[in-house]
Amino acid sequence: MREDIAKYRRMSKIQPQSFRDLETPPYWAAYDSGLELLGRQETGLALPRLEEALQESLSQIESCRADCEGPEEQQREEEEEEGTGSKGGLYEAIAGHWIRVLQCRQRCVGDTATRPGRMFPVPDFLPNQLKRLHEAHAQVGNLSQAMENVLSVLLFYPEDEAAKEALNRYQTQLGEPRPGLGPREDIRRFVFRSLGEKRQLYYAMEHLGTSFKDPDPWTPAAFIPETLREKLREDQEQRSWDHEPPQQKPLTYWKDVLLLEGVTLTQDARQLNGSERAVLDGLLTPAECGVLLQLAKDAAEAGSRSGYRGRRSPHTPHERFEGLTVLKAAQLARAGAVGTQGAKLLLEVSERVRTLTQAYFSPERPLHLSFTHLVCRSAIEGEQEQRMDLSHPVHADNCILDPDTGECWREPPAYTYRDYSGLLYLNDDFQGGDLFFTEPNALTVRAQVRPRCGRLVAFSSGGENPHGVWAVTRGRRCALALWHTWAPEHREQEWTEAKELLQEPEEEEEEEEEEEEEEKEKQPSRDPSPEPPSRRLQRVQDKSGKPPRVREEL
Ligand SMILES: O=C(O)CCC(=O)C(=O)O
Ligand SMILES: [Fe+2]
Repeated sequence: MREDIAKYRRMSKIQPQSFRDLETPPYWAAYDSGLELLGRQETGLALPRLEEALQESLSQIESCRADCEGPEEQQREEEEEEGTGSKGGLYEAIAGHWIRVLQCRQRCVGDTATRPGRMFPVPDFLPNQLKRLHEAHAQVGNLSQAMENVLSVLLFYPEDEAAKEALNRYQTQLGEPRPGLGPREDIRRFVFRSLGEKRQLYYAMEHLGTSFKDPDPWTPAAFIPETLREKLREDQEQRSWDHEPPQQKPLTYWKDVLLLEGVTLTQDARQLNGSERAVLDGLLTPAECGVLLQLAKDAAEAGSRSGYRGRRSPHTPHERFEGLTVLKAAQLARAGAVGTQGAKLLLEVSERVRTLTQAYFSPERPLHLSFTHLVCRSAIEGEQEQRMDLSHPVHADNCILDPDTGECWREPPAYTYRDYSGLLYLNDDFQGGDLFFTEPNALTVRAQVRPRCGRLVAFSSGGENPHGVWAVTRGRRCALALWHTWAPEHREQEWTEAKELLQEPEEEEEEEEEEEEEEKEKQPSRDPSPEPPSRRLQRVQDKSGKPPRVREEL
């Protein structure tokens, strides 16, 4: 059915308005158009649609909950009258009734988050909507609303680092404290009520032996009785090993899973005329692209201050080329030359890409990041006339391509351990620079992809995916290039080092604060002036005992 509809849509004389969707509830329409407008960076227009989607999702949940005492429950009562239900006294019947009502109410979030005709709910439907809302509000300068929404995210995930950082940012931008600002009332009520129900359901599970499958990943561990925690964990592990045979998931499955955080599958291998390749959109919000672009810019400036000028590209004399590794980003952040937020986001995003790439191409076998590189290519002005070459000549990522025979030799100097490649684009405000896939002859173009913020092109790194980049003839094109490997020994060490480096300041600050507290207690008259940042940095380098190591790789 879905395929037929897609076929009709492609027919030349059919207009989009010829389709009238009688099934999709309006909140899905608002949700999709909100996401689409965000993708087109039309944040002002997206906001009312996103707000509508959230409010309508909440009312849908309400009406679903109201039905919980309706026909389903009546049917149960009839069965019991006929003697087909469970036996027991009045109290058991009351408890049974109430537990069934609560179980049904808890299912409403999942039901609401499941598109018509689909099998799986969009995970974390409400928190993700709130996340998009706070970012969008902040982007257009509605700081109070940004605060209310981010505070609402924190009701679901009080320890969410990104939300906590955003909250601090908004608070600083707002200036004086606004005592009246709190989480949204609708969300506060929702979370409070849901937690109350979960508490009762877990109690019944522990003491009355009833079952409850918690639909939410955000339920605090403290709500789950200790005696059940171990069992639930075991059940989960058993489920994935014993009962889920490896199988090819249908496209609709991916549509749902990838909709997590607004990710959509835009083109699959068939649409890209190849075997293992895909284009996914929505991996980054415009705000996140901005942070990573700023990181690339600050790192390049820091480089030029220390004598490193964006060098000529190794692939063409008509472009400049700047590359930043995760470790270099972390070191620059520690030295205060780039923002910590950008360096942390670089790590977080690379992990996001890895998770998706593994889920999509290699669900049965773990993939590891083997190299992560933030790369910008800039056209050199005045050198673009009659330019004939490419920004990146046609190649395959893990073998040496021989266009004459169409063979690809998986041997050094190729990076033979690379199994999957990912290019996550950050911008589109440049000329040229499209990625293209060719036949093994390196000449016949089979598919072409225009970079844009948050778009990931993922593909297997072998000879089945020869690719290149058209000349960048104006502006600066930035992308995060990532390679994944099945071989754990080729896992990117620098990723872990960067992570540690970025974590240390926080831990140190805590330690220092504790030390300071102790000191203060001993000598109350101590000079309160803060310690210069250089000392802190020095200590960390001493601790690791290693000189900073920077790797350059293409
Ligand atoms: O930036 C791109 O789109 C492609 C780059 C590439 O193919 C590579 O670095 O191997
Ligand atoms: Fe490549």
